[in-house]
Amino acid sequence: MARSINLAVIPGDGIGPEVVAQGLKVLEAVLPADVKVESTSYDLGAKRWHETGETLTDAELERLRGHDAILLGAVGDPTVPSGVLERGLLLKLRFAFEHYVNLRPSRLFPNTASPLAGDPEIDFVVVREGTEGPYVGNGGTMRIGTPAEVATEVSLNTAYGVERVVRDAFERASARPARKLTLVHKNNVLVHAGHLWTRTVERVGREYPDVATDYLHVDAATIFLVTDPGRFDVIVTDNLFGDIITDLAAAITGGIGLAASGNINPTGEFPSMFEPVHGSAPDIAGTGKADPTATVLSVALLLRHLGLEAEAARIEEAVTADLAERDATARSTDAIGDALAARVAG
Ligand SMILES: NC(=O)c1ccc[n+]([C@@H]2O[C@H](COP(=O)([O-])OP(=O)(O)OC[C@H]3O[C@@H](n4cnc5c(N)ncnc54)[C@H](O)[C@@H]3O)[C@@H](O)[C@H]2O)c1
Ligand SMILES: CC(C)[C@H](C(=O)O)[C@@H](O)C(=O)O
Ligand SMILES: [Mg+2]
Repeated sequence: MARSINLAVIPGDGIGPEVVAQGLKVLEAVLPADVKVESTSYDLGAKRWHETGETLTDAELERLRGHDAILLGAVGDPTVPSGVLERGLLLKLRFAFEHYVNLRPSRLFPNTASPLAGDPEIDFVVVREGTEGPYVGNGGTMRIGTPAEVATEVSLNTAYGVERVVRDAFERASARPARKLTLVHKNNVLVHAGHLWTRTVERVGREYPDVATDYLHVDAATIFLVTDPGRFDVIVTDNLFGDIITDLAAAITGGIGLAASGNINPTGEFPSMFEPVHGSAPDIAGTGKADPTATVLSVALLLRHLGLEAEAARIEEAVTADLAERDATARSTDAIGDALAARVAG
């Protein structure tokens, strides 16, 4: 049946536009003739902020709400005070559209180099809470700039917010062959939030007797991600711990240029948003060195979310094949995009 995807595209800053162009190229190439994509590009990010002082207006948020999904490159620029775009654009979207499942799969593709010794089997998914925790902006500064300055950044954890993401993680774990869920937190120190998370996992877990659960403090989790990554299947964790461990997860599975993510609103009330895990990489912007694979894999997550499973799988197969043939010869952003587009089309 013919259908069309009403896609919002936010290329953003730095390497964002470079990698998004490749993601769109592969998207166009993979779709069958009866599925059309109608893209609307939103010119948001550093340039816009310099010109107007705006990051994301309420009117734009309303327009974005009408799309089936959002593809985002990256935001953040050295000429803009740190946090302005990250909070005013990226987090505003995640919060407004209730992207409470920040889905970050980590797989070591065959023949892809990991800095870990041996040839570890790595195939886990991090379900990172996306709307609460220390990210909510619940803090402030007193006596700013003085020796007596005090700054707070209070983590917010609600029973409602924790339960909905924990339930999603259990659902994902029960659908995977290993059926294992690891809660990562720091409940030996952050006892208030940590115990809410622990009790919630225990309680919801009773409804999933076929899923084995365990618990790791986040510091110990960083050890095992390096020494024994094969022990992980589904990890559920709070917003900040999830941010940190998913950069580490990327590093052990071939690098940040391969790590994809989806900011999912599971109820479907709002559009979900797909983006590489990496940032705007100002150090390599404009050089053609950015690897667009993370964005292309994020397009696969987007297609799967929209029910186009066969097309999502074709992209992942193309990436697997491309990675298997990669050698030390560096290819440009564009060349990798062309190669992946050719594979999915052919
Ligand atoms: N989702 C997002 O939009 C997002 C995510 C992370 C950081 N940021 C922002 O991006 C800016 C830069 O942050 P950072 O330097 O901490 O993180 P970063 O992910 O942009 O870069 C970290 C390192 O990884 C490299 N790298 C990143 N993506 C790559 C790719 N596709 N191919 C090859 N190498 C790649 C960079 O060159 C850099 O050396 C900051 O403003 C930050 O706030 C945005
Ligand atoms: C830029 C920043 C707000 C963001 C986060 O911390 O979630 C980024 O690091 C990420 O991992 O997507
Ligand atoms: Mg991050």
